[in-house]
Amino acid sequence: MTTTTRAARDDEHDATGESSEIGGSHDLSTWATLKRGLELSPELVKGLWVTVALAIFATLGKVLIPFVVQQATDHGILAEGGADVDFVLRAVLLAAGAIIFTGLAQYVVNVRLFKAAESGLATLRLTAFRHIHDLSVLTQSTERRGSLVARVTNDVDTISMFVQFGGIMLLVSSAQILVATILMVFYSPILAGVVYLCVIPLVVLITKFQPMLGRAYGAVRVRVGELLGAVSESIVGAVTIRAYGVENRTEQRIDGAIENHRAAAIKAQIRSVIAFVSGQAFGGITTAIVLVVGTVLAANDQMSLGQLLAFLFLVNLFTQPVQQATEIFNELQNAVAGWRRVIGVIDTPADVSDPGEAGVQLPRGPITVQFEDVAYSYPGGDRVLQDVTLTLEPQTRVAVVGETGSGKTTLAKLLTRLMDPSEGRVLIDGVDLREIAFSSLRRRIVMVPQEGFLFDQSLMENIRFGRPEAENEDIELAMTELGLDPWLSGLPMGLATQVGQRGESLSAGERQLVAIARAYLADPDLLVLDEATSAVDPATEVRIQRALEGLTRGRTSVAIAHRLSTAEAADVVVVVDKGRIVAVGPHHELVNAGGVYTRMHASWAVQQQG
Ligand SMILES: Nc1ncnc2c1ncn2[C@@H]1O[C@H](COP(=O)(O)OP(=O)(O)OP(=O)(O)O)[C@@H](O)[C@H]1O
Repeated sequence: MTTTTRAARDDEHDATGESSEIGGSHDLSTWATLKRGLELSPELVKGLWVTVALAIFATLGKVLIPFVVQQATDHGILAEGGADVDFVLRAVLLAAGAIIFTGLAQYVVNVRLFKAAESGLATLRLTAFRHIHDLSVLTQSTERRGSLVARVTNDVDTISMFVQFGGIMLLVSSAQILVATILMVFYSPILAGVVYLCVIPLVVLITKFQPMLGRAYGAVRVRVGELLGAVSESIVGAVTIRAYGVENRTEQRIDGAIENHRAAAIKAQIRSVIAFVSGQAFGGITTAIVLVVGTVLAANDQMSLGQLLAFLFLVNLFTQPVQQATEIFNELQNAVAGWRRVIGVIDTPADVSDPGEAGVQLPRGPITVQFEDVAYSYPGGDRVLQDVTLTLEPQTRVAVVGETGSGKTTLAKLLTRLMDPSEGRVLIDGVDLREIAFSSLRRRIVMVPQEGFLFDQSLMENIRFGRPEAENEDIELAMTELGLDPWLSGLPMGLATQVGQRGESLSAGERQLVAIARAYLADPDLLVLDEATSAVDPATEVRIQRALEGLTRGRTSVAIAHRLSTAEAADVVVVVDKGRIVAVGPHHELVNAGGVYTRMHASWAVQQQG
């Protein structure tokens, strides 16, 4: 592989520009990383010895050429009593046959390595991907999500590159060096010694050069990250940039990033070329020295002409892989870095773990919710919830209200077990959430987020996410029960309408309707609703309210209410203030009690009038 392709791949690898690490695995040594990496992908080493044996056999084909040259020269061309053409022909035919066999072996080696690499890395991707789903939303939050995606894609790709190409080169090169050495020693131990003496300066050079090259490519990756950051920000923020007329500033930033990337890439390429040229020069110098020493040996009858010719071929076979060592080490370095990042994900303990088979399976039916002395603090942060003790009776409609940042969403995340409390317990029907099997928990509790995620499929398929085994008729019935038929008939293709990426071809209100329908189809016993804040047109608003009526009827529901009209309609209002529950009761009791709720409601009422 050329240095250019490697550089291009390096760029691609860091296309995410991510630098943060999850877990502590970035401290792992190279050996520990390789060991853990191979443990996680056992397919990589399964049957490796067969591949190694085949690689050695395949290399014999290459070594055969110098051997045949020597035999043909010494016993054919220079045969006593004149050139023996028959002998040369036989030797060549034999060699051709052997080369076909060894070529086949080479093919098998490549196929075996590709298969092992792909299976091993598929296992690694799966393990990492599954584990990401076990990590709580907290670990996956905000900027880390992008880097998590990179770890199951780009980082695994760097490993794949090494295992497939670097791995093959490493195997073939080692076998080539080994077999060439044996034959060189067989022909002339003195010349073999000369070749090994010549290797020493190159090895020293490679060891010195390698870290420099690594740093240079590292710098390119940083620049690529900056460049992508600048470009993506300018695209995502295009509207704001245009609105404030700051195109110039954005362009300057991108121009600067492109220039920095260009300079870093050229620097790295020049270092690569120096490494490559040094390797070539080493090959040439070694051949020259061998030629001089060999001629002296041949003149003293310590070597035949055929042996000297064969030796020159062998020197080439020997120096070629040594020259490639820099490249192989680069591949290895990249792969180890990739492995480290993937292992970082896999070895991050899941903070919300599924009790699995041993977990409690709760029977269906109305749900009672209890919070017992619950406190919560985000890692490294202060308490955002404390002393939360609360009982919610079955089939009540609860509205949680509070100022922004008071802890409402945190409360909802604890109730749906997206996170576990730092202190205290959350119970449903008297059972600690931590003891309930995920399968049972997810059937009984459903959260309707502010912006439910929509997949690039039809409306029907998006709603089916609520209950994957649901028939089309169930979905149609659900829509009718929620009063959504008039809306559907207004859409170009009804339930078959495609929603576009992330539901971009639907309005914000329509996306909420899909989220509601999805939850209705799931038919949970406890609903946790994060009320959307986005304003929608009055007709859609009425539709949403009606659908929500249908969704919450007969279930226990907890809504994080941003509109106090929701609180007015609820059976119970829970008022959260600075992480504590300060009032619980129906709207009519709280609204005149003179507390936080009274103030909130008064200012909301003024806003409504305005
Ligand atoms: N992932 C997080 N990491 C650290 N702190 C967080 C995180 N999420 C929320 N917080 C903090 O926890 C506190 C409570 O946040 P929460 O989102 O529960 O409030 P909220 O009442 O739902 O607010 P809003 O009405 O604005 O959605 C806030 O001070 C917030 O800054």
